[in-house]
Amino acid sequence: MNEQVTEPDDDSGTRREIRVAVIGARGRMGSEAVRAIEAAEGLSLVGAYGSGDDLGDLGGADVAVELTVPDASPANVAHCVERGIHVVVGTTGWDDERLDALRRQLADAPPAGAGPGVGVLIAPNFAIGALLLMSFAAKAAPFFESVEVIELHHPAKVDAPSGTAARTAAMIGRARSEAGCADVPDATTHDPDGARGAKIDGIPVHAVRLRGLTAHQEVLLGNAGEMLTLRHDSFDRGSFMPGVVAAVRAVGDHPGLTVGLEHYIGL
Ligand SMILES: NC(=O)C1=CN([C@@H]2O[C@H](COP(=O)(O)OP(=O)(O)OC[C@H]3O[C@@H](n4cnc5c(N)ncnc54)[C@H](O)[C@@H]3O)[C@@H](O)[C@H]2O)C=CC1
Ligand SMILES: O=C(O)C1=N[C@H](C(=O)O)C[C@H](O)C1
Repeated sequence: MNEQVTEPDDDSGTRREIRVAVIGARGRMGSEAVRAIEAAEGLSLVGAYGSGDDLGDLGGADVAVELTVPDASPANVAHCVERGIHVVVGTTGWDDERLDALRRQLADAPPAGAGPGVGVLIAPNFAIGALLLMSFAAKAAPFFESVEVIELHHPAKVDAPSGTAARTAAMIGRARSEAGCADVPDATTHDPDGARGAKIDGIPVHAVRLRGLTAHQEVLLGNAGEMLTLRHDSFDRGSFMPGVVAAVRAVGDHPGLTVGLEHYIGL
């Protein structure tokens, strides 16, 4: 996670700092990201933008970190891509339709500086433990009849289910389908209020909002007579920052669209 990727400034091999702008800089994650970037070796904060600010050329940033709200994120990312600025996106709510539109824009995007092309990372979760949980869940899911995802967050969160839960369910669903698993057994025929949760790729996903929580997720896997529980807790937003910094350092080396920080760190 600590590998540093900076671009050579000149033929002497000197490495210049990566100029970084944060969009959503006054939010819970954005303010933490501002501090993490200011403290990170090889990164220099050149812009911090909040709601209503004109992004302009983002202060000449090489990389923008986008941490806003689902409704604002696609336009912010498009603004960066149009200007050849790489983007690390932590904002959730990127469904298939939004991802497809971004892929189309990237295919027509100008090259980023002297690099091979603009890179955009959509990272539903930056915490290493959450990435491992998703990977473990996908690995375990074909071995169990029943699988359900429960995400638990602070009550100020605007989207449900969480981006992490949606991605976890999608990864589980894909692993089960590739393994030829049967549907998750469920005899429910009467559920007028949606008590069985959202179904994402056939996997029930439940969202809890509770004062005192930060960001937590469980994956419950059941067979006759046994249950495996996988759980991850982010107690503090500091847990996301090593991933944010690693992503900023690596995004310029990954042209095009990448979904999931795990693809940058060899998970
Ligand atoms: N990928 C990850 O590991 C994590 C992702 N998140 C996601 O990050 C996003 C932000 O979360 P929080 O910081 O908790 O929310 P927040 O509500 O504290 O912050 C969002 C900020 O974005 C600002 N904003 C809204 N529209 C904007 C626009 N058009 N341009 C610039 N700024 C704008 C708001 O004024 C606010 O300051 C959410 O989508 C959340 O799900 C949160 C934690 C970890
Ligand atoms: O809003 C949050 O807080 C979080 N959002 C992300 C998500 O929706 O998955 C990541 C983490 O769960 C915290």
